[in-house]
Amino acid sequence: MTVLDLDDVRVTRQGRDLLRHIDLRVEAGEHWALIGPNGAGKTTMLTMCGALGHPTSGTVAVLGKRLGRVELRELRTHIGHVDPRHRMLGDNTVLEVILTGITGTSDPVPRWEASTGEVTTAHDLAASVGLSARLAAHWSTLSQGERGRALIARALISDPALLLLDEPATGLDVAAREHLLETVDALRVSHPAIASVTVTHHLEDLPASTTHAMLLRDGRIFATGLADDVLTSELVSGAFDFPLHISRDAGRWQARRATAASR
Ligand SMILES: Nc1ncnc2c1ncn2[C@@H]1O[C@H](COP(=O)(O)OP(=O)(O)OP(=O)(O)O)[C@@H](O)[C@H]1O
Repeated sequence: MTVLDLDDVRVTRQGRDLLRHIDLRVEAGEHWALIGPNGAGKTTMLTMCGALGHPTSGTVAVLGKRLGRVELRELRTHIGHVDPRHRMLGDNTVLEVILTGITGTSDPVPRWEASTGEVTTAHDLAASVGLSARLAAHWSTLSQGERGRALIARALISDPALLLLDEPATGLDVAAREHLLETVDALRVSHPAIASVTVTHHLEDLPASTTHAMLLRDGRIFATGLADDVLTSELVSGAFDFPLHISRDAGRWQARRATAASR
């Protein structure tokens, strides 16, 4: 099943093309990485994938439903968006934050109460991301890594077909990053049909379960396809306009400056 279908998408803001000629087809069970230098258009593209905005031209379809022909709010109920810049008004608990994934709001909705089944699901998801012991903890007391994992549980509670992760490892120490990536990798087993798109600047932050990759440069596709075909030294160096040596070990990628010996 096609989860995401972008066809010749162009996004223009203030007379400037932020994205041009973007085609992307994401099937169920695929895990895409969206990589490119600062300002390449990654967040703008994730905005389209998340049904948070319309393209200037071209078409975006999520689960076969085209943006512009279906209500964005309805479309968003099928999308789990993990954004480290997630803001909320109150100092909510982990359980409350996870449950806001059902209402699609930043904070608990007054007078809305989760059903017993929904609370059980929230507990199960908290356990799956290693947060069982922190369900009553308030957001302000959580570490950056715990917040990232709480947001993944929040995104999963609506049983989305598509998970969008915007630089999920930003600000995490190495142990927290590894824990987070293990959580994302575990989704392959617990949610085999889910598709994901992860935006990152750092190849080291990609989960081993990444199947496909797109390199963006100056708002255009520089390369796209199977991760092993795209995340090569030649193509990544071209996208970043910098000589890089890319290696993959035990499923994980590493990038470092290319030297005469590594070329
Ligand atoms: N609303 C807007 N109006 C005008 N320009 C914008 C707008 N939003 C983003 N831009 C510009 O579009 C370009 C792409 O931005 P975008 O945030 O998508 O890039 P990015 O690849 O996510 O960058 P980064 O890695 O720095 O987060 C940038 O040059 C940015 O300044």
